[in-house]
Amino acid sequence: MTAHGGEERAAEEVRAAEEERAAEEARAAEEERAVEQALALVGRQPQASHALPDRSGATAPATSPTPAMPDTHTGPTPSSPPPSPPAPAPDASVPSGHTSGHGTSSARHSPSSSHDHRARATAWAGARALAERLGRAAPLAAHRLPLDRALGHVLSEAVVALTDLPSFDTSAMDGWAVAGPGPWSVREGEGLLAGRGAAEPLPDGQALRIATGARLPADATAVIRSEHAHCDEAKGLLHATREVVPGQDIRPRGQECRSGDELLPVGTVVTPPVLGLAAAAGYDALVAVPRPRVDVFVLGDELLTAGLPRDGLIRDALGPMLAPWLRSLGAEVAEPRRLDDDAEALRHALVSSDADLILTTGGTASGPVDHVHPVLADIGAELLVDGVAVRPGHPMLLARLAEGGPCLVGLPGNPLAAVSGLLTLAEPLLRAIAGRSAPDRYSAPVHEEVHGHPHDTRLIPVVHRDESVVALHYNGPAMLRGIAAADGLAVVPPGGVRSGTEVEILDLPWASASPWTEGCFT
Ligand SMILES: Nc1nc2c(c(=O)[nH]1)N[C@H]1C(S)=C(S)[C@@H](COP(=O)(O)OP(=O)(O)OC[C@H]3O[C@@H](n4cnc5c(N)ncnc54)[C@H](O)[C@@H]3O)O[C@H]1N2
Ligand code: MOO
Repeated sequence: MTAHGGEERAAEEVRAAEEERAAEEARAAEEERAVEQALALVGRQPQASHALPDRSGATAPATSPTPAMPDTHTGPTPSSPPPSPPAPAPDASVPSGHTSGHGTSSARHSPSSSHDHRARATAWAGARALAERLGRAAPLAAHRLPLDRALGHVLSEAVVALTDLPSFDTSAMDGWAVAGPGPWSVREGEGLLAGRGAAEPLPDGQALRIATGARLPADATAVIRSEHAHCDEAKGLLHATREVVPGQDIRPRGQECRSGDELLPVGTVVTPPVLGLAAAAGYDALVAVPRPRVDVFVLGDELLTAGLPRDGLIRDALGPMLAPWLRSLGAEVAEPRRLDDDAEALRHALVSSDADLILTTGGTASGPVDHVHPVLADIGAELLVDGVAVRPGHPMLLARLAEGGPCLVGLPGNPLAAVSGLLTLAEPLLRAIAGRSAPDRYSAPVHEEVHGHPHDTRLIPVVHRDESVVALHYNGPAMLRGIAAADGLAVVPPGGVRSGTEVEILDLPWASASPWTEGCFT
């Protein structure tokens, strides 16, 4: 390359970086506005100390060389189903929750343009930030819980060692405690066992049998493993069969921690090893935020719970999926309840729930039996998010049922759209009310160009391959085939991304290395 060509490329890179920064700032400002607007609705000041999460790891809205195709099956191989034409702009036939949390069902049917809908929809990252802030503003109360009831809860008081660990100088091996250089004369007696009181000090030149975990006698200088010593019974002398290093196989008092050391910070999820450590450090109970209780109401007359689809009826794919998914997010979930498409049944279910968070599925759009909006209006709920600029899943919503009452996340009925709503609104909200910290954000380059929606963020199931991620086929809103094979969801900014562009990845709980993952499915 010529020097001139190199300069041009450098200038282009600087320009691209500046554009990226400007786009990022604009998005951050947009998110901040969305959050302020919604928090004002619930009568809370945005908390300056809670910085908005960084912008989506998705970088500048790269211009895709091909037309953006929302809700298509974007995939790298020719077996990918053909892309569908660009989706029509979303219609809006629900009231603006941002201007009236108490809309009537009639208001919801007023005609409005797709432009209105887009204007009302909250930006994807803003919606997540809002859900998280809402949760942080109303965290669940902490309780003192006995260890056997604390699993999966989140520490609201740090675990501080109540003792040195180990609390005494301990033998790490079965063998001999010795003092000074050998050979050693063997002290008579049964030796030292774990759990016994203090022994007499060990004078120089003496050895005493000792078990793993036993308290070391004062003045002992080393432990010799049984297999590394030879005892001459006749002479009552112990010989080491290899070099003895002072301090060997002794766990000195305070090796792991000193009394008063912080072992686990606030926000730690109580896992099985946390319980073990807390017990070792002297705790009988932990002060923790309980697991949020979630009710799931699955709406739809067309849903079957067993057997093959028939006569226009389909299997409920969301009940079986959402309960374990929510558990993997740390929630305590009641068996999902199926409700017919009946406004009164929904109203009754909502007002009689005592959960911390309610999830509904289906009924978010504007069909004749889509009752979520009118019922929310009817019970005076505050609509905080009414549509999110994300595909799939844009009709998702977030509401607060009553002053100080539980929140509701309305997931769209299309199964992948429901996943999108779960990760966009329910996950940050649950995490925040439970006092959990946000997972580290990370991004990865896309293996191939990914089409985007012209205005909205897209969430696309991906698998990691080498250093990049590959978008999976069968990622349409009604499909679960892609997500079932995925290990993450790529956050594709409006306009799509070129091959090699870094995009934020949302991990799926079972694909991450979280130590809590295993236990949370049970
Ligand atoms: N006029 C408009 N119609 C629709 C719009 C729109 O903007 N204007 N948005 C579409 C989008 S996007 C989605 S997503 C859905 C959201 O619909 P609802 O939340 O009202 O859900 P339903 O109508 O009840 O169901 C949609 C679809 O999903 C199937 N479904 C529902 N529940 C389940 C379940 N538990 N398991 C499996 N499948 C389920 C249901 O049979 C429908 O096929 O609205 C579009 N319409
Ligand atoms: O975008 Mo919907 O949310 O088609 O599934």
